[in-house]
Amino acid sequence: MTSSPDTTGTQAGSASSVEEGAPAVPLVEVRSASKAYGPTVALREVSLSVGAGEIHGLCGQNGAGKSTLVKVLAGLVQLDSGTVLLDGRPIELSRPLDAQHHGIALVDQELSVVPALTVEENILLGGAGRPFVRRRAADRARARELLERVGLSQLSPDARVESLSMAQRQLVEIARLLGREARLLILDEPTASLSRADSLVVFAALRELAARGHSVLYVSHRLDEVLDLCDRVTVVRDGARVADESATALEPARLIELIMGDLHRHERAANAARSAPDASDAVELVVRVAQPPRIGGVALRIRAGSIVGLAGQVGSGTSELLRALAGLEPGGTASIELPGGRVARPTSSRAAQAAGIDFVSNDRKGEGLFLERSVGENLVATRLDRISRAGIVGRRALREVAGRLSERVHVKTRGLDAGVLELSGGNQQKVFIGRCLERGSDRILLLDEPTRGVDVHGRAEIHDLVREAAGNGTTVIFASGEPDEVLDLADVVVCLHGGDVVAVRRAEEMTASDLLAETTRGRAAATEEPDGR
Ligand SMILES: Nc1ncnc2c1ncn2[C@@H]1O[C@H](COP(=O)(O)OP(=O)(O)OP(=O)(O)O)[C@@H](O)[C@H]1O
Repeated sequence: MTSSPDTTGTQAGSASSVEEGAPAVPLVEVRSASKAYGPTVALREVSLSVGAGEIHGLCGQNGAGKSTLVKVLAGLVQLDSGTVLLDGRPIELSRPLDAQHHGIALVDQELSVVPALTVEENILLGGAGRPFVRRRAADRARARELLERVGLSQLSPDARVESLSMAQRQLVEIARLLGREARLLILDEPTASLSRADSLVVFAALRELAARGHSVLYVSHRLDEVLDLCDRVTVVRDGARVADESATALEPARLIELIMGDLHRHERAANAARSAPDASDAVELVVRVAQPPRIGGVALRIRAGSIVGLAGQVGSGTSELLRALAGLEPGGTASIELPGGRVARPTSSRAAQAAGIDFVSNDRKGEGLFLERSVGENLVATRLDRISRAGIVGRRALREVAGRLSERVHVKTRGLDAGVLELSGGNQQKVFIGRCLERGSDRILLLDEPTRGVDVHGRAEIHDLVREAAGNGTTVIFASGEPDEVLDLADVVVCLHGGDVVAVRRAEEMTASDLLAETTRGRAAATEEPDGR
């Protein structure tokens, strides 16, 4: 492990020279950090230490305090008490610029690269101390050098960012931060919108950067990735640190136990307990979607009350298929032939809702939650007609329904009146899902990445709720980029590639590697469900 980033002489001073036998000074250390938001304690005397050249994982349930800790390091949130040290010396992080000066860089989930600009323009954008007059040759050389450091030496600096894959965009963002002398890179759920292949590209670049002495703080709910990538892992639970362990010695089951405490449950058991819908009383729906050029003609025969998992890499058309069914793809021709000969044509989101189709988007902030409203209001937002009399919504009825839903999805909140923006990301997702529950049977529930940003326990809970909805007659179609999630939750798996259905299989007949092979190979196959479905 090196102790000083190899940055061709551009780094600020570092803790490079460690005397033989003396303990290495961590690059960044947080000591006894505490932070409360009003009555909510987000951090309780948490400590964290990241060595130079170390990839350090940060894990914890939704609401455990990870983002708060990250925001402290990024200068976005101030501690109530505690210290942050860099190279063993206390530093002030009162604003984002302080973090930048100290070489601490947050790689944002919503990347700050500008799609319409070129790679070089993005990399050199807003760099501190840039001369006013552009020095073309020097800029070009600098851009190339930074691209090389993130494994993108083949990429033209003139390429527009909008033409790049998500992984390449993420790496361009990292190159930009390296250009600002970043020593600690903080990544918060970086693979949430990446395919597996893209994730591996980013991991390779991170390992290379660590080998050159940069440090990485890696926040993720994807525990296999954490164990695969990280050297050490810190686990926080209810705002307190419960572990700081070497990742190599850590078993997955032990990590889950550390994260969940006593709450740990085994999900596959829950799935096994759910009996698949009985073939004898099969009621079928036929789903047809054409949305050229992104989706060819898809025709699926689906048993009512079953759970259909759409699997595919980014760009395979899984999201577009769901959105077409939700009436959100203009010009799309989606139809659902319902039992009894009725045909639903979701030409708009209103038409979809009228036909009994609920949609949980993968963009909960942009398309789901009413961000300025409370948790309670968000939970009941789509059922106001059912709890109002003559157009007047009774406060008691509202609280009763919201309270029940909040309990069912186990939202961690100080109360129904709390603003939904106060919730951690995973808890916001639970509110979003909770809103689509208990809407009556014979409905169709569409979920795009239902557990994105949700911890293992919350994920199991959301899966249980989905199974329960299916058990009550709701037909569920969901998309997920995680093979394990598709196989855990679905009865039937539909694999898409390049906008076409390439395989339809029962989940119990598939392994994760079958699924990966189908979704990456893209070979032609039947489009109807297997025997009798
Ligand atoms: N701006 C805020 N106002 C009030 N409470 C907040 C605010 N931000 C976070 N909290 C609360 O602080 C606690 C820790 O939240 P934090 O976002 O750090 O959790 P997290 O571990 O990042 O969760 P997730 O995995 O869901 O993103 C939660 O109880 C959350 O509701």
